[in-house]
Formats: sequence, structure tokens, C-alpha cells
Amino acid sequence: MYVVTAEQMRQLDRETIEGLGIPAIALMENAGRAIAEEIIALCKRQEKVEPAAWNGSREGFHVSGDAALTLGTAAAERWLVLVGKGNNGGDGLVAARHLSEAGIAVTLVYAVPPESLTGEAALQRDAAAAMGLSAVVYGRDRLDIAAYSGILDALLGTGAAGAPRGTYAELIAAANSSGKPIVSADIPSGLDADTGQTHEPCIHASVTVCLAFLKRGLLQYPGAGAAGHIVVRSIGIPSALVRKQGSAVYWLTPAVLRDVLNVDTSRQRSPEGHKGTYGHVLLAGGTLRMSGAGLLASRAALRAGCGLVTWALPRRLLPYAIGSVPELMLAEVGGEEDGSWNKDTAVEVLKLSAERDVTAAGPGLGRFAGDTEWLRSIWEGTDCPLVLDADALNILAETDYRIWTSRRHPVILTPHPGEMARLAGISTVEVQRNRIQLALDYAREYSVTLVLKGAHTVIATPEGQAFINTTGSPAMGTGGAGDVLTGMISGLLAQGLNATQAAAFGVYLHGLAGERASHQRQDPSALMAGDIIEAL
Ligand SMILES: NC(=O)C1=CN([C@@H]2O[C@H](COP(=O)(O)OP(=O)(O)OC[C@H]3O[C@@H](n4cnc5c(N)ncnc54)[C@H](O)[C@@H]3O)[C@@H](O)[C@H]2O)[C@@H](O)CC1
Ligand SMILES: Nc1ncnc2c1ncn2[C@@H]1O[C@H](COP(=O)(O)OP(=O)(O)O)[C@@H](O)[C@H]1O
Ligand SMILES: [K+]
Repeated sequence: MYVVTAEQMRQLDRETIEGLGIPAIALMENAGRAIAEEIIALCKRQEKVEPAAWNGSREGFHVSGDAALTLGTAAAERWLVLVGKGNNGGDGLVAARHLSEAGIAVTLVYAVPPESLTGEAALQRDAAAAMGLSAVVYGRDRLDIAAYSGILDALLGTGAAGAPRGTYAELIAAANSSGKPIVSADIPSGLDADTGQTHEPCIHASVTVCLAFLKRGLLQYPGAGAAGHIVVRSIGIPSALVRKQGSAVYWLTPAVLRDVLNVDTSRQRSPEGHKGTYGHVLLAGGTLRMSGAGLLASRAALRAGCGLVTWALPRRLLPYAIGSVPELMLAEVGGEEDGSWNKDTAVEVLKLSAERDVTAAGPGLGRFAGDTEWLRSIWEGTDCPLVLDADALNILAETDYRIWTSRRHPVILTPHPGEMARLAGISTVEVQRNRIQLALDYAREYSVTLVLKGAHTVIATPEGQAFINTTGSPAMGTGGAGDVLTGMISGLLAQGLNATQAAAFGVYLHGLAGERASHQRQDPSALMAGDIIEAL
């Protein structure tokens, strides 16, 4: 599913209206109707009424109607429709007409004097008035929000600029504190449609009926939290226009994995396959104090389905690792007496990598004298895809690796927001301010596949595509969960997936496994990284 910016949405509107000749008012009609249908669906979910015996399904002659715009309990519903000045308000006015038609009592609340509405929104204002819908102007007329059963927020959409001002801000605050279910038209008013930042105040919706295409701000926190349940409804803007626009940000779904990324999500293995068929991962990482990181990543690579995994580790660590995971192959690469790595180990890592399909480095690696040189020789000397995580990222952050010899095979970086901040030379708060754009910019500038971890991980490619993953759970905020992801992505690469496929599918499956593992626990916060591997 496509994810667009407000500017891209404006262009798409223009191309549909001017290029295809579909009138703006038709799009608004579709939008308003979709919103009304979702409000009615919400009312039905809240109020489960048994159909009367004589009203139930029966054999024989049958005629069906607009079930989505019909509500048996309409008489019990009273909805407020908060109307802004722009097209978002226009959508709300259309929805109000349909709700009223369904028998729901509706009151329009204009945030600004209705005379100030223009264009299609003004036409809708007049239609609503002609239908006799009751209306008040906020600040001028009396309004008792407590008397209503729900609120439609059609104040601000993708045309909003900055924090809600004046009566908009007052209405948003009043709606939030009313405790009533709020349905937002397109985006919650007060949300930055691109970055996902929430202004003060911002609507906290139960449902957001997103129009045409997902907006970036709905997938990025904190906006994703303010939107409630998101429903995307088409309004007649063809998706071919998005493809033409070259927009390449997707919400990562099984369909996107299959149809956009060509991933075989059935993961069928050939009946003739053997361990050699499924690739061999080399993992360089682990020290005496952080041996678990190497173990977790190696085990995860095996669980991701690759044929063989070799864990390259410092000599001092070897005796403790033997037997810890019998399926693993171990290769000691020298190192210091205290069990840490040193720069001379690069020679051994390179030798090992020559016989492997993927090299992953970083989990539990630690820092050591000459580590930049160490990483540079692995970057320049390995002739296979490279996955870098943890301290390997911290090493990269301290150097301009764009001057390193370019590689034939891809590099995947898997930073969490703290590591990303170091890589990009900004604060963690800035990283989280607009994760999608930052990931897109960084991946392109540094020619890497970037996996920016955290709630709603972003996978960005050097070619300018991005995929936003929504599987996973807060229970995964536990030490080692990232090492598991590194192993999984490496294991998928070894099986022949390309960098984008492996990163996206790895992140998707990692999140699913995390969800499954947390459901298996009585208390999700008890989840440990190893549980994610076992849930694969
Ligand atoms: N044909 C179209 O253009 C379509 C538009 N659609 C709807 O239109 C919306 C976008 O419409 P618009 O571009 O008219 O913009 P909005 O309806 O989001 O509102 C813009 C208006 O709000 C006011 N405003 C902006 N920022 C404000 C702030 N911070 N505080 C107070 N007032 C502020 C300004 O007067 C501005 O004119 C979409 O979100 C969607 O709901 C959809 O109906 C699809 C079709
Ligand atoms: N709230 C969350 N929702 C979804 N996934 C999460 C959440 N918090 C953490 N994760 C995932 O858990 C993993 C944590 O990785 P990381 O921070 O690198 O941990 P570590 O370094 O301990 O291995 C990442 O894949 C991240 O996306
Ligand atoms: K809105």
C-alpha cells in the first residue's frame, strides 16, 4: 500500500481533477461517503443488536440496499461534525449528510464563520444547509458536547500548516477531553501529515478514515498513536498516478512483499535442497562480556533457514562457546588476551568470508584500537553482501566511509535510533522527528540499505524506496532483539534474497515472531530476545 506526503497528495488531486477531468466535488463526495460508512461501522461495532426474528435472513425474493449507510440503532446516535475551512471540512459536510440520511442526529460545528468557506467546501455547506442540518458556529453559539455520542473531526487535513490555531485549537482540546469516540477525516487534526509529529493540541482519534492513500504521518510515531484504528478508503484517485509520480514508499504488507518485492513468502524449499542450497553465513562478533550477542545472531540466522552458520569469535571466547549451540560452526580468529577483538583478526575474517555467502559483523563486537581499519578491510575485502550492526555502526559513524572503495555487493546497516543519531551526526530526538525521510536520505546518500529500527521500522534502499513495517510489539524492547534481527536478515541473504528483500522480509518476520512470542507469555514484558528466535 502506497504511503504519500501531503505535497504528493496535492499533486495527485490535481492530476485527477485536471488531468483526468474527474471533478473535485466527486472526490469529496466519495470521501464523505466513505467517512460516513466508517462511522456507521463503528456504531455497529459498539452496539451489537440482535435482528428481530421477522427481520432476519430468509429464503426467497431478496433485495439488498446500502447496508453500509444504514444503522438499526441510528435513533440512539447523536454526532457532532467539526468543520474546518478547507476541503477536510468539505469531506465532513458530505459525511454529515449521509449520517443524517441514515437517521443519525447530526450537528455541524463550524470552526470559522461558514461564510468564509470557499470552493467545493462552500458548495457542501450550502447543500447541508438546504437539507436543514442543524449547525452552530463555535464561539458564537452554545455547544454541549456531553449531549453527543460521537465526534467527527473534519477540522484540518493535509492542508494544515503548523499547530492548530484559535478556535481549531479550542475545538480539538474540547473534543479530546469529552471522552467521546472521535473519528478523524483523513488525519487527526493537529497531526503533521508528513512527519508524524503531533502539535499541541492534536486530536486523539478512535478511528482515522484516511482518504486515497496512507499519509506518512499516520505510520510514524507519535502520530501513529494519535490516529487510532486506521482505515484507508479509495475516493477515485487511480493508484497508477502514484506509480507515475515515482513515489516509492510502501506500508510493508504480505502483498507488498509478494507483489512489489517479489519475495516468495511461502518459503517453499526444493525437495532436492540440501544445506549447501540455503547458503552459509559468517558472523563476526561477540567478546567475553558480550558473547550472547554473537550467539543470538547466529542462532537467528539458522532459524531464518540458512544452511550453515559460522561464528567467527576471539580465541579466548571459544572454550565457552563450544557446545552452546551444537548446530553452529565456530572459527576462532585470534584477538586479545582479555577476549576482545584486535585489528589483526581482519585477516582471518576475510579468509573465512571468502567461502561464505554473507558476512555479518557487529553484534557484541566491542570497540578496539584500529577498529576503523579493521572494518575498512572487511568492507573492501569481502566479496559478498555485508550486514553491519551495533559497534560496527559506531565505527562507521566516526569516519566518512563514502571514500572507502565501493563494493560489488550490497551493505545493510541496522541501526536503532541511538546508532542512527551517531551515523547521521544528529540527536536521537531529531532522528525520531521524521524517520522515513531521514532513512530515505541516508540510504541514498551513503548507498546502503538502511534498516532504521524501533516501533515501525523503516527499510530504505539506495534507489529511493522505503518500506514501513508495522509488525512487532513494545515487548521487543529488550536486550538482544536487534542481534536476532541481524541474524535473520543475514540468514535470508544467504538463501539468495537480495538486500531489499532480505531486509524487508527479515524485519517483517522478526516483528511477527516478536508478537507471537509476547502472546505466549502471560506478561508480554517477560519477553526475552531468545524467545523471538524460538517463535520463528
Ligand atoms: N479535491 C481535493 O482537493 C480533495 C481533498 N480532500 C480533503 O482535503 C483535505 C485537504 O484540504 P485543504 O488543502 O483544503 O486543507 P485543509 O482542509 O487541511 O485545511 C486548510 C485550511 O485550514 C486552515 N488552516 C491551515 N492550517 C491551520 C492551522 N494550523 N490552524 C488553523 N487553521 C489552519 C487554512 O485556512 C487552510 O485554508 C484532505 O486532508 C482531505 O480531507 C479529499 O476530499 C480528497 C479530494
Ligand atoms: N515498540 C516496539 N515495537 C516494535 N518493535 C520494537 C519496539 N521496540 C523495539 N523493537 C524492535 O526490537 C529490536 C531492538 O533492537 P536493538 O535496539 O538493536 O536491541 P539490541 O541492541 O539489544 O539487540 C529492533 O528490531 C526494534 O525494531
Ligand atoms: K481531520
